[in-house]
Amino acid sequence: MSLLELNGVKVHFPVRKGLLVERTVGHVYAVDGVSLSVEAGQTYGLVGESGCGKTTLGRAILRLVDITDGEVVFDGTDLAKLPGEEMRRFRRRLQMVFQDPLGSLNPRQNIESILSEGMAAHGIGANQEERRERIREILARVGLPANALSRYPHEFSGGQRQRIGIARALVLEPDVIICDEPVSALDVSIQAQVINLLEELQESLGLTYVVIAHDLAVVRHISDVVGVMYLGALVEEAPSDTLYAEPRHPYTRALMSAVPVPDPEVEDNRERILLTGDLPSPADPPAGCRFHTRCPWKQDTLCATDRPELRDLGGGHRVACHWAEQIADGTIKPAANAATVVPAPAAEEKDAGPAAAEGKDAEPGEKETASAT
Ligand SMILES: Nc1ncnc2c1ncn2[C@@H]1O[C@H](COP(=O)(O)OP(=O)(O)OP(=O)(O)O)[C@@H](O)[C@H]1O
Repeated sequence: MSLLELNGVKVHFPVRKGLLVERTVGHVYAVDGVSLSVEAGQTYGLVGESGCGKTTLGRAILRLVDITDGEVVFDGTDLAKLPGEEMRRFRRRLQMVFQDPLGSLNPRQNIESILSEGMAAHGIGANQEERRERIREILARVGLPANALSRYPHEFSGGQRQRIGIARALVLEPDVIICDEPVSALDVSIQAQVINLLEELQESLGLTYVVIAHDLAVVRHISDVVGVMYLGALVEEAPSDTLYAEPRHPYTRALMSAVPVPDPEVEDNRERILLTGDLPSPADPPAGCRFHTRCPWKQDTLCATDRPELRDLGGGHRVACHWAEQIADGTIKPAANAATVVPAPAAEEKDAGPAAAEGKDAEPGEKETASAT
C-alpha cells in the first residue's frame, strides 16, 4: 500500500454574501475530486497554473482546510475523518515547507525558539537541553552553523531562511513533507542548492515529498511522479520522464510548450501551443471536460458534455482526455481558431509570428512536422 493515498478529495469553499445575514450563494470548487497515491520515499510533483488548487490540495492533506468529501489515507488511516485530538498525533508526521520563508517565520523569535516550539508541543525531547542538542544536529544537516540558534530570521539570507523552514519541519521527525513552492521565492543560483539539499535529506532520512510548484523544471528534476492539475482536477499523471517525453493531455502539452529548452536545436523546433481564452473561474467551472473551452483539439462530441475520468495508459501514465490516443497519433488535428499550435521557426521565418500569436491563421498541419514530443 502507498504511504499516502487520496481518493476523490474535494475542497469546496462556500461563497457567502449578505451584510447582516450571510448566506451561501455558491462554491469555489478549489479541489474537485482528486485521487492519487504517493509511495514511501518518493517525490510526487504537483504542477499547474496559479489558482488550479495545488496549495489547497496540499493543505487538505494536512487537514489545514476542511475536506468537503473524499479520503486522505496516510499509513492506513483516513485523516479526513479523524477527530481533532487524534489528528494531532498524525500532524507531527506530516509537515509543510512554505514558499515564503520570511513570512512563515516569526521575526521576534530566535531560531532555537522557532525550532523548539513544535518539538515541545509534540513532546519531542525530555527537556530544553535535549531539544537544543537535536536542533544542533538538524542545523548541521541543513547546512547552517550552530551559532544560528541564537540569531533571528532577518539575519539570514533567503536561501538560509528556507533551510530554517526545512529544519523546522525536520526536527519533528516527519514521514511526509509537503513543499509548497519551496524555491520559487529564491534567486535562481540558490534554487539548485535548496533542491539538492531536499534530495540529500530524502535519501538519508527516507522522506516522502509532495512538491508543489508552477516551475516545470524544478518539478521534473526532483519528482518520481508528476501530476498536472487544471481547475481543481488532475488531468494527467505519469512518471516524471514519461510525462516530459510524451505529454498526452492537451493542457500538459501547452504547459510544456511554454518552457524553453536549453538545447538550441531542440528549441528551434519546439512545438508551441498558445492557449486562447482566460482560465475559467473555479466557482463556475465548465461542464464536461474542464479544459474544453481552451483546448485546441476540442471535439463536438463528449468534450463539452462528459467529464473525462483519469484513464490508465499503462506504465503508470494516466490521462483525463477523451481523445488522448487520437491526438497523439495525429488522427485529430488542432483547430486553428481555438489556439495556435506552431513550430517556432516556421512562424518567425514566414513572418507569420504576430498573426499566429493571435491565433488567426496557423496551419493545423504544421504541428505534426514540428512536434518535439
Ligand atoms: N480560503 C479560501 N476561500 C475561498 N476560496 C479560496 C480559499 N483558498 C483558496 N481559494 C480559491 O481556490 C482556488 C485554488 O487556490 P489555490 O491557492 O489552491 O491554487 P494554487 O494552484 O495553489 O495557486 P497559487 O499557485 O497561486 O497558490 C483559487 O481560485 C483560490 O482563489
